Amino acid sequence: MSKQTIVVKLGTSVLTAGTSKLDRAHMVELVRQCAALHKAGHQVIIVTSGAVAAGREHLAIPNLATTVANKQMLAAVGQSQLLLTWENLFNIYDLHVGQMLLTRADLDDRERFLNARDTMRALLKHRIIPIVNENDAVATSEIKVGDNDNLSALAAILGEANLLLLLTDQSGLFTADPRNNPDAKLISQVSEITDEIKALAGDSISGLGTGGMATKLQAADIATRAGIEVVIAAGQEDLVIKRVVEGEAIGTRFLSKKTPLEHRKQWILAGPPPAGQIAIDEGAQRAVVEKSSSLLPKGISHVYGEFSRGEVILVQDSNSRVIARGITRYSSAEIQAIKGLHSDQIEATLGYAYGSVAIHRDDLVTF
Ligand SMILES: Nc1ncnc2c1ncn2[C@@H]1O[C@H](COP(=O)(O)OP(=O)(O)O)[C@@H](O)[C@H]1O
Ligand SMILES: N[C@@H](CCC(=O)OP(=O)(O)O)C(=O)O
Repeated sequence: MSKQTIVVKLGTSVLTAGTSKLDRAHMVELVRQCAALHKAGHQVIIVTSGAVAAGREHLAIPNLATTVANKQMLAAVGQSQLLLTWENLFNIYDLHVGQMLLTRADLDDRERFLNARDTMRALLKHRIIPIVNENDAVATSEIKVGDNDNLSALAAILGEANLLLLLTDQSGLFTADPRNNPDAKLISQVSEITDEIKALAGDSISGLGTGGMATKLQAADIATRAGIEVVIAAGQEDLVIKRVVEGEAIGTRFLSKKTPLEHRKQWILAGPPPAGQIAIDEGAQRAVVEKSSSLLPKGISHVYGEFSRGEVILVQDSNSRVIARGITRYSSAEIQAIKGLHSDQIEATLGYAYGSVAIHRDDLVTF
């Protein structure tokens, strides 16, 4: 088997086995499998949840109020406990770990994204296991990725991974949430993440995890577009990491796109939060989606929110469905003034022009 880079995302549900404590016995077993893959020449990146759970366990403060500050305090205490646990376990196999605590803000401009990618590359080059989590102790909701599923897709892009393995408390994606639908069936393979597939995914109802299946599908969508295969499987399954890497049909496998987006477009898709939104007409939609053309001001019908030139915005069709994401060459106020106009009228209208297109095709990712 060729050497692969594998991101293993471990949800709180796996790391605590549904209890209020870290399940260290199980973590030992997961590390054993990762160490074996590493020894065989593969690269392993761990995306670990469980900081808040570990903080709660360590401090054991009865009746702690659920304020944001207290949750951040639990994350601050728990993250060091969590890292210490991973470090001790990987040390058994003479492996070093390196902590990368990220927030959306660390990835939202291309420079910072590339900087984080350099760190990831350096860790992998030196055969150190990156241990990634969100920087929960300081991240406010505005700058958060918000869930570790999406964070793991970003980590997979940063690490230029081949495989993203999302380990959770269910055997994969079911036709409905198996917690309240005993007849739900496991879907073993997904070749296209359609709206119908997305509609199957519910939120987390255990109270342990964040986002449930919905965020796992968002992560799968981002990663597969970047050419990374994704598997959702049960963390409790015997030898699950090894078996997935060996290609066994276990859990739900999401096939990666044959032609992955180029690196910069992967970042546009996954990195920055959108600053605003525009709506386009049907002619523009055809040009952008079917002919991969740039978006001209002529096809823009509405502008929503305030954004600056150079920010990432969402593009919706006339039915309010988001169909693309791209970097705008004009601010919201400028687009308001030039929407519906021919490109040769831009300069006369604004008194200046930054070119004939609102979003260049090189800066545009369609869905
Ligand atoms: N269609 C579905 N198939 C499987 N699980 C689902 C589905 N819809 C919702 N879920 C829920 O998603 C949960 C897993 O997500 P979550 O609780 O966030 O775990 P984790 O901590 O592993 O991220 C499952 O326990 C399940 O209740
Ligand atoms: N960053 C948080 C986990 C957030 C999260 O997405 O949790 P999960 O859904 O269990 O993967 C923590 O370490 O507690």
